Amino acid sequence: MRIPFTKMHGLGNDFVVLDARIDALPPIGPATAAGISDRRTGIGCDQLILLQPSDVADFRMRIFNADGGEVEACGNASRAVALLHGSKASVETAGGTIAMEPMGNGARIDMGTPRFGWDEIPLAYAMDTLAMPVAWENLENPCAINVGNPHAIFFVEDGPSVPLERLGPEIECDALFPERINVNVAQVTGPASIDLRVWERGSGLTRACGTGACATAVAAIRRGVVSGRRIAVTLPGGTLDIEWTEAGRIMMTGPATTSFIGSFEWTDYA
Ligand SMILES: N[C@@H](CCC[C@H](N)C(=O)O)C(=O)O
Repeated sequence: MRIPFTKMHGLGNDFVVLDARIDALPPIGPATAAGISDRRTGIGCDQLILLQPSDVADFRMRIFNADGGEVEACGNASRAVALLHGSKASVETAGGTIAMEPMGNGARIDMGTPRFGWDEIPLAYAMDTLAMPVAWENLENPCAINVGNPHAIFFVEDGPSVPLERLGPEIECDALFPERINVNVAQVTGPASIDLRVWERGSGLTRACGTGACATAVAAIRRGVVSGRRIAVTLPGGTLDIEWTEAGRIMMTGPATTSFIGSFEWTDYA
């Protein structure tokens, strides 16, 4: 059985998008998602995106990390899917319903409202999530925020010097985070600008993480380390415009790109 796919990316965070909104696909579980995502034996991507019909929104977007785990949110894929869909849409995700609007060479996404409760991140036990009393070597006092998916944000003086390849997986899998965590290392570079590197839960170092940019902008505003509510967040793959509105919603604007389209032979990856 041949399956069509679209290969897309948002600032170099890349996706295989499978569209099952009209024609259903065989069930996709962790082994299939990991198999398709494998860069040597599959198509290769940071996240596999599956579009399906929805009862509560225009359509449903399911997100699988490269390790095969299904997760709640993906900011960069949201812009890519907005581009693919081509018009405004409400989209059901496991992290909540989001609103997409294609714009220029990308999209503007209403990512919803952030959550700050320790049990909403979730953490293993109660603590202040604005400046957590924990440290991993020189990475200390992160902010924890759930923007559909869980993020820890460390503000540092010198982002590039942080050994994120080594500390990222350690923090991601720490027992403090029962659902694991995305690890963000942020350096404030101006009153409304931040440089960001992200170790993504289930995918590792990526060129960009849209939800990481949203969580980091909100953390910076709450900590008072930036002025105003609109922040330019620059990741290795480029810059996103993040606004945390007075009404409490996170608006993300940035580019998305179709790399190529193709088809592959469905395999039993189990
Ligand atoms: N690349 C994404 C985030 C994908 C999910 C994340 N790795 C998780 O496990 O929560 C983005 O652009 O937000």
